[in-house]
Amino acid sequence: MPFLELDNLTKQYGHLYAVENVSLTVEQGEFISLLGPSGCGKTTTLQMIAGFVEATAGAIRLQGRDITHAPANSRGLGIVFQSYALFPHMTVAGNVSFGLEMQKVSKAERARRVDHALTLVHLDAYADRYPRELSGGQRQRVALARALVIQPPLLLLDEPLSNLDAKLREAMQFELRNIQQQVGTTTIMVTHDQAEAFSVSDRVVVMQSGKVMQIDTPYQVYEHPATDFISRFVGKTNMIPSAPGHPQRHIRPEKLRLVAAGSGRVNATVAERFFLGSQWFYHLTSDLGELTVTIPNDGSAPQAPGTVVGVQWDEANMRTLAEGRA
Ligand SMILES: Nc1ncnc2c1ncn2[C@@H]1O[C@H](COP(=O)(O)OP(=O)(O)OP(=O)(O)O)[C@@H](O)[C@H]1O
Repeated sequence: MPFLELDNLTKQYGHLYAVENVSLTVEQGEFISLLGPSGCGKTTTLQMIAGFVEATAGAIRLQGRDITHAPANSRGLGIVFQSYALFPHMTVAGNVSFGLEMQKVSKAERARRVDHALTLVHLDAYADRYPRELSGGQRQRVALARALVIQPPLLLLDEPLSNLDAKLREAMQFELRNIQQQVGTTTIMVTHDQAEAFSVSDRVVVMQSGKVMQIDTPYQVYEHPATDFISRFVGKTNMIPSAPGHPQRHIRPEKLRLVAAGSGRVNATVAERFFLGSQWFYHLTSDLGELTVTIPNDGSAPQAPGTVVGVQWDEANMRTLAEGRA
């Protein structure tokens, strides 16, 4: 029996299918991300699991129990939403303790569990502060501690890091993954950020227009995207023309190498280059069309615009969109 099962879950608003026949099985302890562009139905799917939005059709089963129409507060889930604000008049400890008070947990047990949850998110020294005295990242960690302290069977995260600046966001991604691995709580996160989904998840559910397009490990989604749309949505790609009647071929920018003109598979001219710190990013023009190439900044001199170079790749890294599908 799967831990969580979405069975043809559907949400209709009038004629619009916000979510259409989404089916997914999640094992206990898994970290799953729902990834897709704005409006693809990620949040609506999560809200149906949380019980804040009523499904039009389909079923949600948690540990074998049908919770499709159960009231949100009876589901006992841990929830961290972007807009799920902390109580401003309560201390950090008070915020984390609140859910336990609602559950009538004894005072001693509450103190122990709050302490444990705050240690988990590295905020044990901040128990007596108020939310206004914390940074954005610290506040998000309080929200996470507040969700985890009730030991929910399922943790739901909706863009939990989107209010944080890029550096903090990256640090929190790793922290989120570490905390989830420590506590082992089955987690579903909504994000439109590919790097975020990849860095924390066991599996990624890619959605488009209310439908599931692919469910796979981050590696498989990146290396073997099921559709043209996914290949472009998760990172950049180069579409390589193929003979008429043959499937579309594509290759990732980091799988291309620049070599001396005449010694690659095709010659190309450097149109533009950008310095990204850890790598160089090139736009080239070639007989195959425009090519995008990323080269690690290993200290060697970059190619200047206007230079004619050769472009090389391993055929094993060339993908067709039908490839990798069972
Ligand atoms: N209450 C509502 N009434 C009518 N349409 C809605 C409602 N909520 C969502 N929708 C529509 O359903 C579709 C899916 O919305 P949803 O919020 O699930 O997308 P999302 O993938 O989470 O997008 P975002 O990343 O922008 O939050 C959108 O077209 C949206 O406009």
